[in-house]
Amino acid sequence: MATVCVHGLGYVGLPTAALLAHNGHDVTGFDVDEAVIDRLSRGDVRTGEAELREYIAEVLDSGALTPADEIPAAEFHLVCVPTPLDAEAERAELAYVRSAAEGIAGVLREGDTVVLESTVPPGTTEGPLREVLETGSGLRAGTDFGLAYSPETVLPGNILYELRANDRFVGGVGEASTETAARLYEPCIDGTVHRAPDASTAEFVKLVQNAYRDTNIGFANELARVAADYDIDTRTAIGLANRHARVDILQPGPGVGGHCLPVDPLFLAHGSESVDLIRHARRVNDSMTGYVVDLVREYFGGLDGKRLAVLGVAYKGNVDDTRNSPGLRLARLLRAAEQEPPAVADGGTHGGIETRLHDPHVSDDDGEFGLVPLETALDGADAAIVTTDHDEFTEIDPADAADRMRGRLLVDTKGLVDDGAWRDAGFDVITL
Ligand SMILES: NC(=O)C1=CN([C@@H]2O[C@H](COP(=O)(O)OP(=O)(O)OC[C@H]3O[C@@H](n4cnc5c(N)ncnc54)[C@H](O)[C@@H]3O)[C@@H](O)[C@H]2O)C=CC1
Ligand SMILES: CC(=O)N[C@@H]1[C@@H](OP(=O)(O)OP(=O)(O)OC[C@H]2O[C@@H](n3ccc(=O)[nH]c3=O)[C@H](O)[C@@H]2O)O[C@H](C(=O)O)[C@@H](O)[C@@H]1O
Repeated sequence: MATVCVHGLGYVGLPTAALLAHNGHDVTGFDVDEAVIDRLSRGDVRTGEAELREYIAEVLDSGALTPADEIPAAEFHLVCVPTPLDAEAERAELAYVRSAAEGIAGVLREGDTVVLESTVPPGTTEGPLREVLETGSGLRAGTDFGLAYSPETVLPGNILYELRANDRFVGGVGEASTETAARLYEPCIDGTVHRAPDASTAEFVKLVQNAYRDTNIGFANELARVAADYDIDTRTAIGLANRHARVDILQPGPGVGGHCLPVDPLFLAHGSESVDLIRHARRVNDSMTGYVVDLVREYFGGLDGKRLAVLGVAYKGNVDDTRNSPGLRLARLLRAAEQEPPAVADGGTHGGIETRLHDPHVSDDDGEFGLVPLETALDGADAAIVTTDHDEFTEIDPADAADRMRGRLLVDTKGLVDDGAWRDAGFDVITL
């Protein structure tokens, strides 16, 4: 049993703290956000994943995981703080990592180990993290204290399962750092803990995994546009192509959301000017919302006066996370189109576009997104656009939708619904 302090209790840190606490460690969860500590101290756990909520609540109840607003001394410090993209500079924002390191340096002792789990550009552990820790503590990484990188690879929506089942990899400053960190995780997970040659390789591999997925989706999105030009159903074509043993293409959609795939691939460009295909795939993925708007505009011969139901503002199916949501981006684009000047030259009228947003997984208590119930979204709509693959959307009754809507267009950007049933109810269906 070891003493562990987890820094940052968000999507990654809190489940990780719970995992270690369930495995007999004495875990403190530290977060700079007092509201997070207050909530957890009251046993109030907020995640859309019910099993995970219970898993975390158990160790909070038993006292194996203690939320704290001060950093304690601990044998292990795990850093799970945000690493957002500075979009303008296309660089990782490492201020949170630096500030966590400053806090740790104040309590770091000989023999302790620091593990960075946040997604970062290659060289961060060996560079800025090491420097802040060494300067603040007067100790040396790899000799006086252990320092390693071990990324988290859980898939939101299935966090509890993946936390325990996934393989991990660890790369440290020196072999002893790698081994000490690997041995912390090894008994806690069913997956294998792989040793990377060093921290920078481990950081690189994490980015490669997400860049691979994003680029593969970019390929699928480009195929969707090409297939449409040939009047071919993309998903049928991809399904057939994937029957080949060495082909594995992902699915097209309205763009790539979340705070990982749209962000992490660009971290590869932090210290390299050779990033090209990866950057291009990003652009292809980002262009998909505009492409969907164009499809709707073409269908109606213009958007003036149209009432559009956008179904799904979570970034992907069955989660409540709206970060970089394609559905919200689409709604923003449609609202921007609303500001277009009226088409006076061709005698057209400009009645404005009305967008109504619905999402059964996202709570909107403060009205941030202006979400409405499904029925309100569909009532009088000219088109419904499915932007998220929530299970609930497969259960919409096309006959009921037809009764409510004044138009008959369904755009299914996720290939989710039974298009035959919608066609039978009189709809034109456009699927990406
Ligand atoms: N969300 C996900 O599914 C995955 C995220 N990651 C990576 O893990 C890292 C953390 O991401 P999330 O958990 O999603 O972020 P999050 O935003 O959900 O949580 C981060 C927490 O860190 C806290 N924090 C900020 N500065 C701090 C400091 N100096 N000391 C202590 N706490 C501090 C914040 O208040 C917040 O509660 C990021 O690098 C992300 O890219 C990696 C794999 C999966
Ligand atoms: C390589 C990999 O699978 N990375 C995972 C990813 O989690 P994330 O939820 O962002 O990935 P995702 O399920 O692919 O979703 C991202 C976006 O991509 C879209 N998407 C996904 C699959 C697909 O065939 N087509 C598609 O358009 C989704 O709708 C969503 O908008 O990024 C996470 C992270 O790094 O934070 C990582 O831990 C997860 O394991």
